[in-house]
Amino acid sequence: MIVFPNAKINIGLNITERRPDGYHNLETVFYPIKINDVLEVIEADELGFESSGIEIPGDDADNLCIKGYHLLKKDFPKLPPVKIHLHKNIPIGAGLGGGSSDAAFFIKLMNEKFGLGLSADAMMDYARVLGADCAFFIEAKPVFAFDKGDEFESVKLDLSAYRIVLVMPDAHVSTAEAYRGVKPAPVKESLYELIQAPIETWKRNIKNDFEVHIFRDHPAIRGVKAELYERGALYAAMSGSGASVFGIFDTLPDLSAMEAENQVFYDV
Ligand SMILES: C[C@@](CO)(OP(=O)(O)O)[C@H](O)COP(=O)(O)OP(=O)(O)OC[C@H]1O[C@@H](n2ccc(N)nc2=O)[C@H](O)[C@@H]1O
Ligand SMILES: Nc1ncnc2c1ncn2[C@@H]1O[C@H](COP(=O)(O)OP(=O)(O)O)[C@@H](O)[C@H]1O
Repeated sequence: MIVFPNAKINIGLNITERRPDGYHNLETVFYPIKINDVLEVIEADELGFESSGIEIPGDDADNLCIKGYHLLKKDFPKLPPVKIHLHKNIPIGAGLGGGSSDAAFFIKLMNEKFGLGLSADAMMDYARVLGADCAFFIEAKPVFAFDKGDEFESVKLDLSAYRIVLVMPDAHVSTAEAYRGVKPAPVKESLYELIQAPIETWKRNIKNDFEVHIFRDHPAIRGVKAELYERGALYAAMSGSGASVFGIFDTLPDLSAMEAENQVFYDV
């Protein structure tokens, strides 16, 4: 069985407070985009993982798909061993949630392949154990997210009339590094309201709190955002904890000048 885990962007990200458990409460809007990994699972004699495409840092045993397997196995001891092949296209350390998406799609695939009978809500509960943004990928529809980023309210947000471009600079930011540098603050007006206003107002009103310190430490990322606005973006921002930056345009821009130093994905 083969599935195609997709990436996400964050439209706005407000870190509102530090929690007693060391995590942060936040509000953000997750929007699915069309950059996809390829995940194949076949029944096997023993559990195995291999990958191709972009190299994934860390041991195979730490891969979120393997963690997902062990999590399900605890509750479904009869689950047979599987061989997992992951072809990695989604840039890593990019704020695109690629690892979380692989894990969520793995859970959905296992549920279907082995008839586990899990509801979407039950699968989200498993996903939450694996990562704060993992539960989003169970349904992967645009949502307003709050708490740790793992509670959702649906939002009507359809950007299909626009052209979205994603730029990945030659920089990687770890999620933990991003949270360490942030200064939480309560919001004046909720992103839930701001996102429903015309897109022309977003540049003025919608921000990503990580940009403050990540742009200071990585000027190249700041430069990408500035360039996207120069090329006519209606809205541009870093996604999640970075380092990728997306721009939303009326018409597709020519970004060939950026391609020497960045990876550019058109129409995501
Ligand atoms: C920042 C966001 C924004 O969408 O995504 P990315 O940009 O990384 O994709 C998410 O909050 C990332 O979610 P995810 O990548 O699943 O985070 P986890 O693996 O659960 O946590 C990694 C580390 O980030 C910090 N963390 C994460 C989520 C949160 N609400 N508060 C935190 O402080 C913790 O230090 C934690 O140890
Ligand atoms: N399937 C996977 N794909 C990518 N990274 C993974 C995966 N499983 C575990 N990881 C680990 O998660 C880290 C963050 O990966 P990723 O989810 O791509 O970034 P981000 O949090 O910026 O969206 C990587 O450095 C890697 O060590």
